[in-house]
Amino acid sequence: MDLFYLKHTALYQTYVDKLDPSKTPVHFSNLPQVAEKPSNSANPSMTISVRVRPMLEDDITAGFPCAVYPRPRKPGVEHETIDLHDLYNHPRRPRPILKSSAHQVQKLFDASASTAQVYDEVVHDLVLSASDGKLGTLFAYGQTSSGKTFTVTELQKLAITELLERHTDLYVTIVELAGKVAFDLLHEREQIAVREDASGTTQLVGAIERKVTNKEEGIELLENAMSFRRSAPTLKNDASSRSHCICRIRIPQPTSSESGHLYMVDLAGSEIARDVSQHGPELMRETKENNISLSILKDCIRQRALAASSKKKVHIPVRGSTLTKILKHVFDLEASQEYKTVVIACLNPSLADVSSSKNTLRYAELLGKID
Ligand SMILES: Nc1ncnc2c1ncn2[C@@H]1O[C@H](COP(=O)(O)OP(=O)(O)OP(=O)(O)O)[C@@H](O)[C@H]1O
Repeated sequence: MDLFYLKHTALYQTYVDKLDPSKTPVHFSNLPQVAEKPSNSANPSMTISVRVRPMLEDDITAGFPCAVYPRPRKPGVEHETIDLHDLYNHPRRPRPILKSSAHQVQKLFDASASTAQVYDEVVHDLVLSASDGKLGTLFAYGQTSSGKTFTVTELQKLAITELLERHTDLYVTIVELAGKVAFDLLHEREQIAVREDASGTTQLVGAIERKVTNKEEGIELLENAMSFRRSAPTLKNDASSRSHCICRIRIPQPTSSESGHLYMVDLAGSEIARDVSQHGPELMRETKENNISLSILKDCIRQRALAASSKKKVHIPVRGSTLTKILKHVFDLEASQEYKTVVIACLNPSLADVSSSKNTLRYAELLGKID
């Protein structure tokens, strides 16, 4: 596929230039039409956002053009639209044709957006609600090398900084899930157990909870944890993290025995077959297990959406993976503690990754249907 894209880059670019929505309304009308959602469709407890990372030097050197085009925002409309352009080798056409799809999301951060902007627009409220004793969860997903770790690492620092302006002490736990096995990143990557207690709450047995009282201490803790996060080289991203990373911040409340909790989850990258085929057996096994847990996470999301829309009792397979056991609260329709969830779908804008980007956006749309 890569060779096909590289061979037809000039043709692709000619097609795409004609569709640029920032140019003229005529061009804009040639893009796929999307139904306008009413402005009250947003679910206050779930924010689905998309962040597109910039094209990197490596993408440009490899010769792939950009496939991801956010449309200019319309005033007064709550959702935003993003176009994906792909090339398709039609059997009855002399030349490849352009295949475009339009996707709607609640919040869209293009390549020029800073992480501080992402924080201000979608994470700040989540942090405040955890600060007030509620349950806040952020998870970032997307294909390998789409910017998940880049985004989450910086958001964790900003969250700790803001929480310490409101609280004298926080309690931090950082664990990594590689396949089915969990490790404590605050204790030299010691293996830990994930178990449910008698009340059905998931416990990270053996994981250390570190007290943090100032910003410097918090940032040092995060950086140390990241240095223990195991990385194995892949074709797509040399510094790729082949694991899920979960940072939990417990925030004691002055007037209640129940603490607020903030979970910030950097999910493992979703691989594509051409990369996996060139991995060693250990990495392939781990990739398979990570992909199974991502798939169960997606099933939980689907079932949760179904439960919300049909109002029927449905089975949500939270016990199917260690990851979903830890994220169980996100899918609990009967939870007593108020919760908010922020999802950041990360996109690599290169044409080489357009089919992964399409999957990422389809899931973002699916998540947006939960109400
Ligand atoms: N918004 C951004 N601005 C500039 N560079 C970015 C941005 N987002 C990501 N990058 C760069 O892109 C590369 C891949 O990012 P990152 O490692 O965060 O991806 P990832 O999705 O976590 O990948 P993996 O799933 O393989 O761990 C890194 O070199 C990172 O510095």
